[in-house]
Amino acid sequence: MELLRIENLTHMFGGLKAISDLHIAVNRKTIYGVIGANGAGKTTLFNLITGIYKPTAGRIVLDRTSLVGKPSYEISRLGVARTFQNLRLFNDLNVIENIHVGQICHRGLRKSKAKEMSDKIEDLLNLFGLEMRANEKAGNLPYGMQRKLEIARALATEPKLLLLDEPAAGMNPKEVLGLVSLIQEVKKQFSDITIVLIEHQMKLVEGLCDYVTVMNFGQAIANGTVQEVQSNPKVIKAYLGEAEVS
Ligand SMILES: Nc1ncnc2c1ncn2[C@@H]1O[C@H](COP(=O)(O)OP(=O)(O)OP(=O)(O)O)[C@@H](O)[C@H]1O
Repeated sequence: MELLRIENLTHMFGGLKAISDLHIAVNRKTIYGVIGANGAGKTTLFNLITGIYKPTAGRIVLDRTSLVGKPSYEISRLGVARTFQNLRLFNDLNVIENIHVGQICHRGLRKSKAKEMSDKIEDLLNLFGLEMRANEKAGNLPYGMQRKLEIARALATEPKLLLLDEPAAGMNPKEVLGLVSLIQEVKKQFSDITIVLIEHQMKLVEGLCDYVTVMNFGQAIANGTVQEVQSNPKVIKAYLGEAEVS
């Protein structure tokens, strides 16, 4: 049932405890939300899962394999893909090339698979509504499309676990609703995928997440469904604000 298990995770930046004794268990094929105020430790958590940082203490286990100490490329090959809060596309490559980089990371350059790979790129272009922009440089796309392209590139690595860091950042309410439908469609088409997302926009969290962890100063202060955590007094005090839940 469980895909990702995080136990006793702690991470220090010098004297600052960015993550403090964190426990999270993410079941397969679910969408799991990580929410919390600025500086709560959410992006640090993604950086620890993806091997950008090595934790000060604790365990991160994907499918019974420990990720701690493994380099990022190996963690990617084990099935973890991510997007970034601040977009990190290859701006001078076009849309197809950006997606192709994701495929190469996963499978390498294989001539025998060229047709299969280009079919998959086409499927991703259609799913993300990028087919008309396929040959455009990523850096020239409108912001919302750049965000979608990052998700498409991550999916091209055929991940078991997709980590989305504030996928709705900078989007207007209509775009957020579009993104909710899109992520639901991703979930339908990639039926084995498990998604963990960091988000500030409660509309997106409410619309998508089966389960959430609320973080505050590096600690998990509540776990549960969105409804459960919204009525948790610690969460109300630390993050949501009383007005939002009344
Ligand atoms: N590379 C770093 N060096 C030193 N301190 C860092 C570093 N990265 C993050 N921090 C600090 O660690 C804490 C957690 O930061 P983090 O970026 O994980 O929070 P966050 O929950 O993702 O916040 P936001 O919602 O603003 O992205 C913050 O106090 C931040 O200033």
